[in-house]
Amino acid sequence: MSEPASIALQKEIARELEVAETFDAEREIERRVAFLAGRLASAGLRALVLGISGGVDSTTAGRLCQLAVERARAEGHEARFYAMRLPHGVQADESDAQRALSFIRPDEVLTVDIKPASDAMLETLLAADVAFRDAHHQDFVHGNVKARQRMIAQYAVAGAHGGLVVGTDHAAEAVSGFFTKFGDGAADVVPLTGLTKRRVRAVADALGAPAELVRKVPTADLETLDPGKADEDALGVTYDEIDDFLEGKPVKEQVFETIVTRYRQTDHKRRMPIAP
Ligand SMILES: Nc1ncnc2c1ncn2[C@@H]1O[C@H](COP(=O)(O)OP(=O)(O)OC[C@H]2O[C@@H]([n+]3cccc(C(=O)O)c3)[C@H](O)[C@@H]2O)[C@@H](O)[C@H]1O
Ligand SMILES: Nc1ncnc2c1ncn2[C@@H]1O[C@H](COP(=O)(O)OP(=O)(O)OP(=O)(O)O)[C@@H](O)[C@H]1O
Ligand SMILES: [Mg+2]
Repeated sequence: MSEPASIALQKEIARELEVAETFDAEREIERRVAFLAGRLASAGLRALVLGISGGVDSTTAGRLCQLAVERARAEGHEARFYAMRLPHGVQADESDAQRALSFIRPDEVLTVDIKPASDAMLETLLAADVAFRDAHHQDFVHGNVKARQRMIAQYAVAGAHGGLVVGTDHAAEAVSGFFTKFGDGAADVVPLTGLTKRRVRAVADALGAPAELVRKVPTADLETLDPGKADEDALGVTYDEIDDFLEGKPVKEQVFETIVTRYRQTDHKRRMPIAP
């Protein structure tokens, strides 16, 4: 008997996003550290650059980066990891970001407040009479400005030190398009590619990350009017449901429809700009 069309589509999307059928955290750590160290060597560059928010994705990717530059140095290459704190003013969960840095033990920590630049851009847009539907729409678009300001800061540091910008995109974010196009979606290397959210947590756990960070509720934390808003509230599905979908497990019809709709609507975010 042929498999239902819904299962076939689940499998096709999982394949497209490079979700493996089997998972072993230690093997993934080795493969991804080797990837980062190898890319530095082949690009002839000498730094990795990544923003550390205090969330599990950047905690995991950050530790992989530090292990990678240590490996590159052991292999005779000049390599340093620049971990960046990129708060918008004072960050409510700053203590989590500091806990992440203590765990990662990066070579360098650089702090750049993105508030002056992000807020100046909003003020300048308003002065140019750019109109938003309402205060929430304005706040949402300002949130994407913040994500892009972080991208600008990271590329400036990469330019200064001959570095690669690291992104934290993984399969659960990729399938839902839950990132800012050319903001946190912009990077040179994406070491978490193909991992579901629970697999990112498993890698973090295997790396020895603090349990509070491994279990922390994911938040983009971009909206001033809704600080610390849980990703799952914005997405309308839980990460467990997204992960089940990607790992080929049965999901409720409403979950299937929500994910497939999001996947199709955000196709443009996973490709190069559209050309004639
Ligand atoms: N069909 C199409 N073909 C080509 N381009 C298309 C397009 N539709 C929209 N676009 C372009 O894309 C733009 C919309 O994309 P974008 O600017 O990204 O904006 P959008 O997708 O509306 O918002 C980003 C979402 O990602 C979330 N996010 C952002 C950053 C980090 C995280 C996190 O998890 O940490 C989450 C954020 O909370 C928000 O829900 C449009 O303004 C337009 O320029
Ligand atoms: N306040 C911040 N300081 C530094 N980097 C940030 C900050 N906010 C976001 N970033 C960068 O943007 C990326 C995308 O944010 P995202 O929220 O998806 O990841 P996270 O915070 O690491 O984990 P989680 O998704 O579980 O909250 C982060 O991984 C990090 O590199
Ligand atoms: Mg976050």
